[in-house]
Amino acid sequence: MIATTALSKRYGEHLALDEVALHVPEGSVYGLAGRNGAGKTTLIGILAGLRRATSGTVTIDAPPERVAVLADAPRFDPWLTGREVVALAQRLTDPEGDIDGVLDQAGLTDAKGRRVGGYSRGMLQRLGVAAAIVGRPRLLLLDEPASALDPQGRREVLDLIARLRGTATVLFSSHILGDVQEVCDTVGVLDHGRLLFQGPIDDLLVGAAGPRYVVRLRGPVDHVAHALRAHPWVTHVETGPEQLTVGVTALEYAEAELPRALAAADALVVSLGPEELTLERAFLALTQ
Ligand SMILES: Nc1ncnc2c1ncn2[C@@H]1O[C@H](COP(=O)(O)OP(=O)(O)OP(=O)(O)O)[C@@H](O)[C@H]1O
Repeated sequence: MIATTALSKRYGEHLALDEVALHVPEGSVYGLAGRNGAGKTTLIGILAGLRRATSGTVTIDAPPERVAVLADAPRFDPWLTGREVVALAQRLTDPEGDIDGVLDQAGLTDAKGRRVGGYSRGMLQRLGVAAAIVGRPRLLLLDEPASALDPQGRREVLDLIARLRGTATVLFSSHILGDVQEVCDTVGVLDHGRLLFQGPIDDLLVGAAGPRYVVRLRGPVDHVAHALRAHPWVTHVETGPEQLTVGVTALEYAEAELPRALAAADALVVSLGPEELTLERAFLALTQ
């Protein structure tokens, strides 16, 4: 749906995007993850036609009128009702668009007759999504749609994005990696303007981070950590209070060898299991 080649953007001396080759598959929910200042807003701005690239190309497999964009903090005239906001967007994009249907999808049926000046930030964000999807876009670009919201508001917006799967290709940016992990099937990791990883989220979780086991112990852990480090299949050991995190070259090794190695080190094992793979850890492994 989106392909860029060697896309770069300079602000004076500052290189905000460095030869980015983005590939967003048709029908995907693509999460653009990156710290503040990584270049996410710049990239979305260029894709949306709101900013000009310094060099490189952008190909979008949808006509401009079928591409919808939502800024991170959408603003609406406060005296309009939610329904009027969406009706205006519908009139400008697609007269066939289902105003009440998208308001319902956004969970705003009860509030649609109220003036938006009284809406919470989460409701405004959902109203922004409703106004963006009423024109039945094929591509939806969302810049940090949930990052500024409280947990309840974030939950509502993430659920709404998840429900869009199958109706449009969605690209959304976030510095909250848990949100990306939860909603996206494909991820791009942007760091200092460079796309460090892009592909299925599972590939990133397993590939970048490597398998690790968490061992909870009773009593001192240092001598156990020391003994484990001597094994060739152990890549690293982190120690915590009554806990070890053991990096291994392959899970098969951990399953076959770790219990034996712990017993040999006279460890008092409370529990043992694979560490939950989080995008947060994969991201840190990739960007450190
Ligand atoms: N108009 C501009 N003029 C000069 N520098 C800019 C401009 N816009 C962005 N930058 C710089 O380019 C870099 C990328 O900014 P951008 O806003 O794209 O990042 P971001 O990942 O969206 O960050 P955030 O999460 O904070 O919004 C930053 O270092 C920023 O300071």
